[in-house]
Amino acid sequence: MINKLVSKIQKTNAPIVVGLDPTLDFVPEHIQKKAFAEFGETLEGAAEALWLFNKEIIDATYNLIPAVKPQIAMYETFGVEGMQAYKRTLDYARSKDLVIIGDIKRGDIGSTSEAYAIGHLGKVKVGSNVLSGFNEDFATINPYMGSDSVNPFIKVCKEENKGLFVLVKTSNPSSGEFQDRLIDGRPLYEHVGEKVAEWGATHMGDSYSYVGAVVGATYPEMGKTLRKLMPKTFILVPGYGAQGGKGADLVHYFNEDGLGAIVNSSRGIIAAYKMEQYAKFGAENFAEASRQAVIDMISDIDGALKSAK
Ligand SMILES: O=c1ccn([C@@H]2O[C@H](COP(=O)(O)O)[C@@H](O)[C@H]2O)c(=O)[nH]1
Repeated sequence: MINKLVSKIQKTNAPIVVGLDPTLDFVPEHIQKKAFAEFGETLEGAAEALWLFNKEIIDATYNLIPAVKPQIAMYETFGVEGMQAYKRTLDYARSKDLVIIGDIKRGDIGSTSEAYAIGHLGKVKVGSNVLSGFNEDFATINPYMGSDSVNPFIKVCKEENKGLFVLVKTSNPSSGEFQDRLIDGRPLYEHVGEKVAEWGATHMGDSYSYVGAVVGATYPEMGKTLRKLMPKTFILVPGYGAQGGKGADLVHYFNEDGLGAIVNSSRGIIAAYKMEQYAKFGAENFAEASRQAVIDMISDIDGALKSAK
């Protein structure tokens, strides 16, 4: 899967991923009306609204981008019905040949991690059938419970050619509270980055590892250090757009080959039509506004990489 991600990034020339983090507030009224007319103002109606919203965004952007990153929390909000919208979104993205990064941030004791890994990335035996659960291509995981919580994910990735993005330095304002604490004179996130590179060395693609890292766009200096510490690690970079990250902040997250990072934007793309810059599209054409926001993001990052050369 890491080879597919790299080759799709090269083909689209777009090291970006569209975050599918829908809330009902983002879904324009005409879509909500349609969904509620069919299913009522119920969890089913809400889930239908999220799905219709996602579908239009995927249709408007899939030929510009290599990947999508649905955030599972947004679907869990609506219970089982929301999870069905999550699965429908994954299947639709797959039908458009997009790489799917499930932002699930799992990690637990070994036996529980194994269950998560099988459910999201692997296959489960049911009688004589071997079936896939969610079947994302990559999943985000939280490594802060240690190696025995991560190893089951790596095992399933090796069996299925799937990949991981492991939280190393997160984009949120209080990420430093624990992650920046010094241990043996170095911040905890550096120790975790080193461990990610070590895990990754056991499962390599052609040029990058199947075990990637999450490093927030909001900490560019730390991103620069981590890039050097994990040269073969693909970095998923959240924090662009709505959290303040810009192309110019991100040049050191990439390697000399122009690869090595993929930048996520969720609200900045899916809710673009609500922003002054894209208001001219109107709520009816929200997906066109998202397409334009993708084009602008690609050109921001491309421009920053070119001027850094
Ligand atoms: O450090 C992290 C890890 C994950 N995220 C996730 O990325 C998106 C960001 O959404 P925006 O709307 O582009 O801010 C969201 O799903 C987060 O859960 C992160 O932001 N930071």
